[in-house]
Amino acid sequence: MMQQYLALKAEVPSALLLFRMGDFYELFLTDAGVAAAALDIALTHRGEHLGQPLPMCGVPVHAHEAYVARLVKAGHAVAIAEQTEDPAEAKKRGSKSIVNRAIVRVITPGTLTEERLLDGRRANWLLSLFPSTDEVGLAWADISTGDLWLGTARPSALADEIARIAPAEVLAPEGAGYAELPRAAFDSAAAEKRLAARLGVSTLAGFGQFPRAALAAAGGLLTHIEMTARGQAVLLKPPRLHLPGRVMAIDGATRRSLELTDGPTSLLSAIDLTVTAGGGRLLAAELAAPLADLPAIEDRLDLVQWFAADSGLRDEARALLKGAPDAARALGRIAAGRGSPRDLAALRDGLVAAQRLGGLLDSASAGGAPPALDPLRHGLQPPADLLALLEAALVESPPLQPNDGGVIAHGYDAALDELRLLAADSRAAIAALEGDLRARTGVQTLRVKHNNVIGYHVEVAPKAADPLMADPSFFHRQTLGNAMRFDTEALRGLASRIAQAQAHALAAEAAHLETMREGALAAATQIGRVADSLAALDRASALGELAAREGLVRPRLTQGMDFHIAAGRHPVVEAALRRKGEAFVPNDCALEGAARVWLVTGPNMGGKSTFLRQNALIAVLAQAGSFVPAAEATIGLVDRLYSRVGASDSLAEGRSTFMVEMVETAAILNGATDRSLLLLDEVGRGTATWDGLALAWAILESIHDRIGARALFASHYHELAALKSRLDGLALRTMKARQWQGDLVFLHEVGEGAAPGSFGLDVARLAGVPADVLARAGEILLRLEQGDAGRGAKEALSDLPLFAAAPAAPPPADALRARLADILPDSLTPRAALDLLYELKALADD
Ligand SMILES: Nc1ncnc2c1ncn2[C@@H]1O[C@H](COP(=O)(O)OP(=O)(O)OP(=O)(O)O)[C@@H](O)[C@H]1O
Repeated sequence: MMQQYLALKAEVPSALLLFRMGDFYELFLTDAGVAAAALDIALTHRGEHLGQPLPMCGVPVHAHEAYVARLVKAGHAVAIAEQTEDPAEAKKRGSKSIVNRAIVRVITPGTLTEERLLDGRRANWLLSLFPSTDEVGLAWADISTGDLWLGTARPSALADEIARIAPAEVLAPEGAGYAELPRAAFDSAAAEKRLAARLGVSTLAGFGQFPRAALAAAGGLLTHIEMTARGQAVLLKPPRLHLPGRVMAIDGATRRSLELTDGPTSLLSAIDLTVTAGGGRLLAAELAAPLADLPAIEDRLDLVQWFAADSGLRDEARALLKGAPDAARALGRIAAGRGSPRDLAALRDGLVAAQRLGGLLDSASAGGAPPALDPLRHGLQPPADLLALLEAALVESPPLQPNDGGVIAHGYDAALDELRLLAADSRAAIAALEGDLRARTGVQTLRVKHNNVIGYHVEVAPKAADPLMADPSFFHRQTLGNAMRFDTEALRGLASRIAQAQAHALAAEAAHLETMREGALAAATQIGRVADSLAALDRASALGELAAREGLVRPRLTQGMDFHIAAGRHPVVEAALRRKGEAFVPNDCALEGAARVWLVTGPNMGGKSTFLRQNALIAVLAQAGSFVPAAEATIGLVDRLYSRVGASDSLAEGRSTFMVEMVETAAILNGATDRSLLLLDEVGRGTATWDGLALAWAILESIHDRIGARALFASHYHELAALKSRLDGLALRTMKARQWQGDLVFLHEVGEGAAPGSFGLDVARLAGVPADVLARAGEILLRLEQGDAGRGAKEALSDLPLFAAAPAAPPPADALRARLADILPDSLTPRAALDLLYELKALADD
């Protein structure tokens, strides 16, 4: 048996092999160790392999899906080897022979189609890379919907592309460091032929001019998809060509820093009002890749505006969309041979919704509609024959499994109806027979029953069985403790009529299901177009709804260098404040001419990071084709967005905070162009004061003089304000704060000029740092500031009395101090710190 196992394992070396043995799937050797750890199940040993105890673990067949899901979520590929014959058949070959087994499925993170393993609102990309001489070919597909993209990237931009696509799985030729495939799989000419053959065309030319490297990558992609499908069909739509210059470049660090699409406080979660899974997937993809192509952005904005302006149309459209199931993924499952009758119903309901939406849009566009509506309106046209078939043939809500019938509607197939009638008649005849038999035997408790083991039978209590035993027309079947079972010729006749009718009915239903499945596959392209149009209309109407609800405005996009935001807001922070009953303070931002670069100073907690981020998010929203949270916005297209705001913790990667900061800053200085938008927050904070200041100074100069990009540069180093006199495009701004009754009050308002100081000590006091430490810090600060003027810091501090010499009153025990002692400042987020401040203030006021 181990031989058979090892042979199968050799077919899928990189996957965990689940080997069917009776009621369990077993894993052996290293697979067993990996799975036991990932699933938290017992690792045992059995027998020996090569003189060592054989490690193994297993999962029960009936619960295996959940275990497979966990393994795949943890990033493993899983192969399933089934028994392909009965143990009895194997026995026939000899008592020692082993049951035949074969791998029937390979499940990898990038090739899922199961509903329960997928996030309905996220695409699930499988990405294949092919590095060629000066570019990398990319091909990525979501086989749950059949979407397929091809493109190329410069090697230096590859990491950004991967961050944008956010694939579930990455493939590459041997030696490239990802999940590896043989080089032979990446043959561009063969891949082009394979793709064309799949799509039933003689050449791909009709879909675009695809670079060779991208086609080579597609070769690897197809190989992997075919390997995992094990002979099952897989849905793939015609490839689309991705042109890198068409989208705003955003690197991975910027994505994380801005929280564009991931996590509960992401931009996406704050603005996503889509009502369909497909619309949700589209919006996520569009926010991840804002456009850099003016006409395409205007098209999107036109549609949003059309919906924003007409609440009646919007409400009706959204109500129709809400009833539209996820036709794209239903089609993916149907193509993969795992579709259920419910998936066919999902197609039907999706197509019906599309048809109705089409009607609604037609009447709404009588008063004028943007040209961008035309292709979508056209795309909504359902495949008429298929829709008619599905509407006529399927019951309203079919069961998940076809096994018990009940899928095909009454009135669709007269022969099927007759079979059903026959079965029903026979059931009625059986009920009548029961009455006859009671009358004949005089046993009033006689019942005709049915179970799955012996089928229809007559049942009486043992003490009432005598008349039946005496009657030769009753055949004895079973004696149980509390019942005796019989049957009769008439009952057998009826039972077999029912069984036959049922079997024929099931066969007829199965044939109709197959016809519908074939019809769906034949119309796959059109269904895909309908699903895409529904998603695009969901996205547009959801953004229209958002604009109306949140008071967003249409941004004006230009080919110039403008960046002019009046009364901008941060959508996520604003929503969070609203939940607390607090108001967000809007702020202007105008980066142009003599104020191309803003140096923003101000106290901690003053709102610098929020201000920087909100302007980046406004640019992202605008170029993704959404209205923006501002009173007015004019934005010259941004080609690249860089945001270095807030410490990103890469300690797990073994880099210190400062190292990460410098790596990211280097990426900005090397990659930014004059059309880029840069946000830098507290550059240099992670190192010694003077080093940090020197770096911040030089970086600011470089952005201003060499790159010439629009930039917001937030810093604690108010010394940088001195640069103002030397850099003609630098403007000074500060987050306003006020001393009030000895406390610092943040106004969250951006004003002209530089902060008078960093207020670090005031914030420390707000946080409850003990008075003696604050007094001492004040003393040191004074010396340093005086020292600044003439001597260096060292001299300034050299004659400062030692801390121990300063009188320190023993701290009295109180609730405030007790609470303070509990705080671990390093583990606090800025939000938590602010909440804590309120708590501490409340304690102090008690
Ligand atoms: N415009 C605003 N209107 C209202 N509240 C705001 C505004 N901006 C920021 N805040 C509030 O102030 C808090 C701190 O903001 P933020 O993190 O931007 O400050 P910061 O100056 O960057 O602080 P640090 O320098 O410590 O990182 C936010 O969590 C938010 O609650």
